[in-house]
Amino acid sequence: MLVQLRGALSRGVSSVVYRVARAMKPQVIFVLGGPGAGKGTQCAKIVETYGYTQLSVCLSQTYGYTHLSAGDLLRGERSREGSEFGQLIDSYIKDGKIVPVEITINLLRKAMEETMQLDQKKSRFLIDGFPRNHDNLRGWTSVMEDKADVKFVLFFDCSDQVCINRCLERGKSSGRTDDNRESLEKRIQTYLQSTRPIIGQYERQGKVHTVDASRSVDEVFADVKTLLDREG
Ligand SMILES: Nc1ncnc2c1ncn2[C@@H]1O[C@H](COP(=O)(O)OP(=O)(O)OP(=O)(O)O)[C@@H](O)[C@H]1O
Ligand SMILES: Nc1ccn([C@@H]2O[C@H](COP(=O)(O)O)[C@@H](O)[C@H]2O)c(=O)n1
Repeated sequence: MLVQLRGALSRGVSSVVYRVARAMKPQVIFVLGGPGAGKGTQCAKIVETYGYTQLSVCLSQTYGYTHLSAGDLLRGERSREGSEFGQLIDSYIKDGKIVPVEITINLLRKAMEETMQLDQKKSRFLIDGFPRNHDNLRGWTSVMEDKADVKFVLFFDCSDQVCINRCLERGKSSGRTDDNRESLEKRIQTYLQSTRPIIGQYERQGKVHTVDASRSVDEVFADVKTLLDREG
């Protein structure tokens, strides 16, 4: 009797531990769209708006998002002294090609782990510019699938011409090696050939929320906010 009671108790405890562990899994929103669609701009507005407010009614659960841009992480690695991948990343970025996922996924995993080590409550992530192709998706599945829950894809949709105009305008001051006509043509091709099919794949799973990104920053954000408030 005592043995049965102990067994039931330990099963109960382990199921609670399992549920808590699951509940603490990082929650991820993938943010996708063409080059210059406004992914970074909108992510910054999400972070600014939702911040890290302590909601006491929610057991002090932190409500907010951490923005991780795959492109920014790659640019950071490119300029890190002693990086063995610096040159490779540099040439892939100039050519608008997608860097092998083994590099990108490690940067993302490390950034997520470091964020959560500093503050366990920072467990909601906006992962911007990833997954960009089948290789990216394969890397996510093999390294991160059981470590994080992908809630949905936030897709900023606008025409190629709008994307190109915004990047060329940004190129006047960004200092980015890929905000020029030659790189942009390649980036748009990569987007159409490699990234759109990934968005399509998530669409077929009913996991894509599309926002018309051709409007003003505030109009786009109004839709984003409605969506995030609804999706919780
Ligand atoms: N809705 C908008 N209307 C007009 N300009 C915008 C809008 N959103 C962003 N921009 C401007 O367009 C440029 C590209 O925006 P942003 O960097 O957010 O795009 P992105 O999708 O993150 O680009 P990339 O993938 O190339 O890094 C920036 O100069 C930004 O200020
Ligand atoms: N998953 C990714 C994301 C980006 N890149 C490379 O970085 C370039 C710039 O990315 P942005 O998101 O800042 O526009 C992109 O064109 C790729 O060369 C990548 O390889 N993989």
